[in-house]
Amino acid sequence: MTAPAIRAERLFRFFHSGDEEVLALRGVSLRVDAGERVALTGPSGSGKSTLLACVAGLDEPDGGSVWVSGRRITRRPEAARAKLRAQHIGVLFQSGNLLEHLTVAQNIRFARRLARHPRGSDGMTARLAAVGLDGRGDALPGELSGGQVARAALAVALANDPAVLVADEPTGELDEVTERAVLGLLAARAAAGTAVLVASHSRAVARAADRVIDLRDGRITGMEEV
Ligand SMILES: Nc1ncnc2c1ncn2[C@@H]1O[C@H](COP(=O)(O)OP(=O)(O)OP(=O)(O)O)[C@@H](O)[C@H]1O
Repeated sequence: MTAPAIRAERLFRFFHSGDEEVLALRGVSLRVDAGERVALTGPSGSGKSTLLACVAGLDEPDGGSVWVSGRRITRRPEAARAKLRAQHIGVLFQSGNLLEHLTVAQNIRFARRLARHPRGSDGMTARLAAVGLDGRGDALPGELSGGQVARAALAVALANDPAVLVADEPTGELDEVTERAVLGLLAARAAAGTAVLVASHSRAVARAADRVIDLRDGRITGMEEV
């Protein structure tokens, strides 16, 4: 049996602010298979971003483990997590993943280099076309519209041809048309075998998913096939 693309077992994450302890994740387990699109829903503060950060190895849970493509990413030094992330995970967070002083094409190449993909044929034309940015490879992020920035960020997240794509509100600031375009890109990527885990408040994102996982107060309260 092949390992699930994402496997998280009993994740716990606590934060302290002053005397208060916030239980952001309270024993969350999930699996996402290759080619599956899973939407992570739940009210603000329910733990969605914390869960995605633990899955992507950007944060260390206080308890539990995460495996990506069968490789454990938790309880490893930051450098080892970064290496696993660069090679196997596409990350699309609200803070953005574009370096402002690099063009769109340079941003994509930089992400590929971090993943140690061989130089040379990087399929740049196809990569830009896939996100509807044909001919905009030489543009700096500051020269793009909001919707184009979102699609460029997605192209960067996919630059390493990841087994797993983790996205936090990827359509948060987009109009409906651009949101549909981004969801179409995620669907195409899933059809090519990538496991897609997306946290979102958008109904359109949940509707487009194969499965919805609902978080409340750091616990999974519901899972449904769409
Ligand atoms: N670095 C941190 N320090 C302290 N508390 C934190 C930290 N990160 C998250 N939290 C707390 O953990 C809980 C879960 O936050 P998280 O950002 O994961 O929720 P979310 O579901 O993604 O919310 P939103 O939908 O608003 O993005 C919240 O109570 C939040 O305040």
